[in-house]
Amino acid sequence: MIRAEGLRRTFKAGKETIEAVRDVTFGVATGELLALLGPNGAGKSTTLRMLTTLLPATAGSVRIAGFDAAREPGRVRELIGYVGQKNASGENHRIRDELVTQGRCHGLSNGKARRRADEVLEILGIGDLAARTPSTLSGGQRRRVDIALGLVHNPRVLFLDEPTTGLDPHSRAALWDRIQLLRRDHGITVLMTTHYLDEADLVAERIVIVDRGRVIADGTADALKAELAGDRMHITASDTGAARTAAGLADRMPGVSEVTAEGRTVHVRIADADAALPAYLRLLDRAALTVTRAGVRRPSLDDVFINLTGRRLEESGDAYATATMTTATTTDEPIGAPHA
Ligand SMILES: Nc1ncnc2c1ncn2[C@@H]1O[C@H](COP(=O)(O)OP(=O)(O)OP(=O)(O)O)[C@@H](O)[C@H]1O
Repeated sequence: MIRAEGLRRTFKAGKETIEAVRDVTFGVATGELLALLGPNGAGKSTTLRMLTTLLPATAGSVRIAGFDAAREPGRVRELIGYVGQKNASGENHRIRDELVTQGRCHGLSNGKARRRADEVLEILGIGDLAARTPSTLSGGQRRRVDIALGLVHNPRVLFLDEPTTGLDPHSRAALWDRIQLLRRDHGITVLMTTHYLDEADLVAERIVIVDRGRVIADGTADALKAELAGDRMHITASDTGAARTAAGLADRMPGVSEVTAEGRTVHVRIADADAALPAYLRLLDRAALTVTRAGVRRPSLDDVFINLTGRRLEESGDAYATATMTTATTTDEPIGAPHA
């Protein structure tokens, strides 16, 4: 449904040339939910803006349902909905009026625009907010209104730029329930950017990790974690000497890719740690080593990112969470808004 091929985008800032997106290639299948994950400044929003025809690419191509975004932007815009980082609705317009106006801008008759407004209010579970103005809504309610605005023209693909940034966990979960319903009942394809690792892990069928303008990983959360991070087991020995001996024994176990000893604790990266830990403990017991603690840790997407880049993704994400709530962007309207 979505195909980005060798996408590049540079910006001029004074004498400096900023390579925001250097080489981005990926596809999204019909009905799939893909998360574009990456730290602050990785090029996620710039990629999204190129995919949604809001920004021309310096090089490369975008196809949506077979239509080329550069040659047929009008056709692409008919097929997609875009929800930017900032709230899209006017502060003092009633929600339903705003949706009807949006429908009229898409060429719907008055009656059809009203019916469609009621439909999207129902889809997003915000029918009771129809007569309210955005200025009276909570953050989570406003995000649902934004998504409703992006759905008025019945798009087949929905692009969501940081849809849950700034929302509390309850509002995030409620919003995701709605998006999943939308996918189940309407078969819509969703591409979202996020810096919430847990969210990408939980809701996305596939994750594309971008860093410094390049795709550095592409796969399901499980596959990325298994291939690029691996399980970990750890034991705490009675003293540092015993820990060193335990580390030496771990090194010889099959499936081990990394062993580190820190004081009395030994960390072992190993395939299928659940099965490996009992075998390791038997080995330590035979060597008459006393173990005071033992455990297994599943890798996180952060482990994947650290393995790929040597940096933590979550730290930059936290800093970014504050930034996005206070920074205005220029492309916040759903595609198809009168001035989009
Ligand atoms: N209009 C612009 N002019 C100059 N530089 C830009 C412009 N837009 C983006 N950039 C730069 O391009 C790089 C990628 O920015 P982009 O907004 O795509 O990153 P991002 O991954 O979406 O980051 P964030 O998570 O902070 O939104 C950054 O270095 C940014 O400063």
